[in-house]
Amino acid sequence: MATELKNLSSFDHDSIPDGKGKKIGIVVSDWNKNITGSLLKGTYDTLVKFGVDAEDIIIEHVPGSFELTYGAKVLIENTDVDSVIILGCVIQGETPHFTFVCNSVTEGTTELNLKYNVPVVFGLLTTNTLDQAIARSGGRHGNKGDEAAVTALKMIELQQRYK
Ligand SMILES: Nc1c(NC[C@H](O)[C@H](O)[C@H](O)CO)[nH]c(=O)[nH]c1=O
Ligand SMILES: CC(=O)[C@@H](O)COP(=O)(O)O
Repeated sequence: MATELKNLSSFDHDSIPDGKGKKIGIVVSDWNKNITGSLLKGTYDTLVKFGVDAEDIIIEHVPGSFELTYGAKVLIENTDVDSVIILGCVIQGETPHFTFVCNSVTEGTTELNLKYNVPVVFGLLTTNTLDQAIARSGGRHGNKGDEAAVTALKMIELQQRYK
C-alpha cells in the first residue's frame, strides 16, 4: 500500500500556509472513539502548530461516519468557517455495511466540495482491521488527522488566491 511507504505526518513545514485568522470546523464521529479521538488530537494540534487560534476552531461530534457530511453541511450553512474537516474511522465488519458507509461519506464529501465554496477535507480512515486504524491515527504510519489539518490550510490558501 502507498501508505506503507510513507508517514502521513511528514510535511515540508515551509510549504504550509499560515493558519492565523483562519476559521476551521471539525466534524468528528464517535464510532471507534479511541481512534477518532486520536485523529481529532492530531488535527487540532497541527492546526494550532501552524497558527490557527483555538477560538477559531469549531468542533462538533456526530454518532457515526455516515452523519459526518450532514454535520459538515450544518457548519458550512450556519457559520463562517473557511474549511471543514471530517474525521471518522470505518472498520470492515462481516457485512457489506462498511462499503455503503464509506461510499456515502466519500460521495457526500465530494458533493459538498462541489456545491459550496468551502473546502471539505476527507479525514476518514477506511480500514480492514483495528490495527491498520491504530497505525494511521498516531501510530507507525503517522496521523491522518495531521494530514487533514495541513490539507485544510493548503486548500484555504488556494481558494483565497482565486477569490
Ligand atoms: N460500523 C461503523 C459505523 N456505523 C454507523 C454509521 O456510520 C451510522 O452512524 C449508522 O448507520 C446510523 O446512521 N460508523 C463508523 O463511523 N464506523 C464504523 O466502523
Ligand atoms: C462499517 C460497519 O458498519 C461495520 O463495522 C459493522 O459491522 P458488521 O458489518 O459486522 O455488521
